[in-house]
Amino acid sequence: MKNDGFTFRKRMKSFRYAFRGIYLLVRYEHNAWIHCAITACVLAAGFLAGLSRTEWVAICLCIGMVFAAEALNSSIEALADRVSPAYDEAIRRTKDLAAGAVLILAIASAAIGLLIFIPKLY
Ligand SMILES: Nc1ncnc2c1ncn2[C@@H]1O[C@H](COP(=O)(O)OP(=O)(O)OP(=O)(O)O)[C@@H](O)[C@H]1O
Repeated sequence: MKNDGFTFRKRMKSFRYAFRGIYLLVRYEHNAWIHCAITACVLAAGFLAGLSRTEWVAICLCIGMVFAAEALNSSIEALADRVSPAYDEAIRRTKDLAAGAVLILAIASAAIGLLIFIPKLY
């Protein structure tokens, strides 16, 4: 896109587009529904367990990173479907790598969640 100067109005518009991206993610992406359900459970458990400020920072980072990765994965999938609806080995690799990125963050987040919550059970 051409760079034709900074205006507050244009910045507001790009915020609107970004919020639309979040809406699309939460409205249409089934994996994001699972993330939402897990997020709700983690937030409820966090309030019940009385997490410390640092623990909340870790939880917020995990939630944010997983949602952001899912949004990027969904955008890559959408672009890939547009570029090549037919079977294509490069598309397969691209989609699998993007999905792998989400999984890596989900596993790391689950590990962090366990490290935070398991000691609270005792
Ligand atoms: N055009 C294609 N060419 C080759 N392989 C593909 C293609 N489209 C999808 N795949 C393979 O199928 C898998 C699932 O792709 P799909 O687009 O259905 O994502 P998905 O599993 O539905 O993801 P999500 O659940 O996030 O929507 C990909 O990870 C890839 O391995």
